[in-house]
Amino acid sequence: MSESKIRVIVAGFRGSMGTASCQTILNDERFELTGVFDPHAALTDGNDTHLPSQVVVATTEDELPEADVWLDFTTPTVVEHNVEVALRQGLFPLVGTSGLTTAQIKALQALAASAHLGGLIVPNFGLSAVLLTQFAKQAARYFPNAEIIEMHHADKRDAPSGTAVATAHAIAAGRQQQPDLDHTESSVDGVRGGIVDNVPIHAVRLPGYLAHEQVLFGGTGEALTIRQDTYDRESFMVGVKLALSKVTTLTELKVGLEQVLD
Ligand SMILES: NC(=O)C1=CN([C@@H]2O[C@H](COP(=O)(O)OP(=O)(O)OC[C@H]3O[C@@H](n4cnc5c(N)ncnc54)[C@H](OP(=O)(O)O)[C@@H]3O)[C@@H](O)[C@H]2O)C=CC1
Ligand SMILES: O=C(O)C1=N[C@H](C(=O)O)C[C@H](O)C1
Repeated sequence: MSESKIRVIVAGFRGSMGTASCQTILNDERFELTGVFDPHAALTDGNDTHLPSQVVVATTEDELPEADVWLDFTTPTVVEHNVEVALRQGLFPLVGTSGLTTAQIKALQALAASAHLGGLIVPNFGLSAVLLTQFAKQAARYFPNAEIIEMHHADKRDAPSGTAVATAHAIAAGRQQQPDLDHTESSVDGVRGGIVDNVPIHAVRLPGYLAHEQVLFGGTGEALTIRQDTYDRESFMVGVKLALSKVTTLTELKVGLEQVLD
């Protein structure tokens, strides 16, 4: 690994998060953007990336430059393969992309262990979402009946959000007893949401929204609502910088920004 700057490759560099991440890395002297990766970039006229000329634009594995960290902001369908590529190249994966299943994460953790590499999968780089998930786990101990409403911009390609799935896992981990059975007879498909770990998740996609999550807990004669709102992608960049600075110190592939928070 480089003694000085942490060298980074950004996968998905032309997307919303990839673009913001490249700028963040270029503006921080602790990091060096050695390359960017997108197999579809070759199909675009002129490779108009607005990146400095020394940054390698790779469209195949063979073109990847040397680096320490693979930062992935791509899509749920390609992320598993990308992380395998990163590990084969000896890079520490830092994964922001949503959609990895529990089975996929376990398989990648085994691959990382055999490659003697650590890494981090981060469902949400925003502090408000990390705290919401922790608070939800605490609340579930006393309020096992919970539902999640996640609200995102209309361009989001996947549902439910990775954050909502992580929150459902946290609620399940915090519960001391199972929630009441749902006896509703639905007359419209999907009206009670999608169920993850016995937590209904309702996904809203609307223009004007960015990323928001609300967890509703119901008890005997009382209710608790926890909500977080992301208004600007800059909030994610705080967590991206923190994770980039720490990921090469990890000895296992872990999940959650809290793994590197003080
Ligand atoms: N952890 C967090 O805090 C956050 C996570 N996210 C997650 O990050 C992911 C990306 O979000 P966002 O930037 O908004 O999405 P975008 O759709 O804007 O960007 C995704 C990019 O990935 C590219 N891509 C597709 N296939 C590959 C591949 N095989 N290798 C490299 N690049 C590829 C796409 O290119 P093309 O169009 O050519 O296919 C596109 O440019 C999503 O899963 C989202 O949920 C988003 C925000 C915060
Ligand atoms: O696509 C997004 O925008 C976001 N995706 C992540 C998710 O799926 O949870 C994180 C955040 O919600 C923004």
